[in-house]
Amino acid sequence: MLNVLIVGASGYAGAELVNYMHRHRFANIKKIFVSKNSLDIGKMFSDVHHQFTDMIHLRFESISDFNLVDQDINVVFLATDHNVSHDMVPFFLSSGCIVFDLSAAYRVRDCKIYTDYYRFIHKYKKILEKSVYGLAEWKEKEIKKASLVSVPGCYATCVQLALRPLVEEKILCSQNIPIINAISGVSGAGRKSNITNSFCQVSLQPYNIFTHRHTPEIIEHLGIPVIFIPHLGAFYRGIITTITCKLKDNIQEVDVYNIFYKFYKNKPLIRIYKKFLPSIKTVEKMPFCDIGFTIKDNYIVIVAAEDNLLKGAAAQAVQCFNIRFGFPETESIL
Ligand SMILES: NC(=O)C1=CN([C@@H]2O[C@H](COP(=O)(O)OP(=O)(O)OC[C@H]3O[C@@H](n4cnc5c(N)ncnc54)[C@H](OP(=O)(O)O)[C@@H]3O)[C@@H](O)[C@H]2O)C=CC1
Ligand SMILES: CC(=O)N[C@@H](CCC(=O)OP(=O)(O)O)C(=O)O
Repeated sequence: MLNVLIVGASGYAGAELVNYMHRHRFANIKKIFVSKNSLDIGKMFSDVHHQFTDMIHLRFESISDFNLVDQDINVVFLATDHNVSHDMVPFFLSSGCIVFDLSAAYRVRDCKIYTDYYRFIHKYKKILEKSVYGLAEWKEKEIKKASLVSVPGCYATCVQLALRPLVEEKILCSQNIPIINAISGVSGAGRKSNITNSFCQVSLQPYNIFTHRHTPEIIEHLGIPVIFIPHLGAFYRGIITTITCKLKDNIQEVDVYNIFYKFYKNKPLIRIYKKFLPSIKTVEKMPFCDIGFTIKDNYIVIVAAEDNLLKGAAAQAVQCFNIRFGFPETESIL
């Protein structure tokens, strides 16, 4: 049995993590934390997340009151903003914990991305170099040995799972950059509201074209240029992406299907659609990334969908935890 802490448990991603880890057969949640100024200190988990009433009996504590000494903690999940994770990761690593960070703080190697896109100077380059990018289906070997797993961003997960098989098999025409349109529900912005993601303000609008921080994350890890166009939609959870690419000559539908099958046939959280195309409805509150595609005249449009809080965050974090410790990959997830 592994003893686990979850920091940021009152947030949207943190709540999903608590749910998974609470029902995990080989994990024991020792504490759930919020910040020292949080209004939720002392409240029951289910007082904040009512859907867990009579299911989960844990109380929020302030992270600043915590003393790690003699607590026998094996694992820490950080479901906190990247600034918070940036500062906390070194402490937990030096205390011997295995850390799963859901933020972007240790996702990319190129420090310039942090100054240009996140507006902070990364102070821990050595840790950054050792951090393992937890795109679970593709990084199993590295995750098994990791001290720090940096769980990919929600959009970045969906996009890479859809494109990576085609990149690996070199069937994309290198002259044409993939164009990615993605729509996220409002929960992608977290529980703390502000005017731009307040539900009544959101209709369906693109934002951060060319400048979204998942653009460099995708490019660094996928290894090809992309144009990424995120949109905010007036729904609670889920991401759907449509990705338009040009294929090399003479690639048929069956070839693409076989490529997806080759990479994902033993991957329980990826579902490849043959007859239909994925939608938000097929993945909402489910831990899957669903992928479908259609081809005409050498152009392919890949459609991929996931729940941003699950495969895009908590489910992938727990999947990485399972891989890291040799538990069944979908323990507590499926
Ligand atoms: N939402 C999503 O779809 C996804 C989110 N992520 C990433 O996961 C992380 C969490 O996101 P999300 O759940 O949306 O965010 P939320 O804003 O919903 O939750 C953030 C959590 O962190 C807590 N927190 C804030 N500051 C501190 C601190 N100094 N110490 C301890 N706890 C703190 C908050 O509680 P309080 O403020 O009350 O202290 C809250 O529990 C982010 O890095 C995000 O980028 C990744 C993929 C998808
Ligand atoms: C709808 C919405 O606002 N989505 C967030 C991305 C989701 C996320 O949490 O990404 P990180 O894990 O990389 O922070 C955004 O566009 O910034």
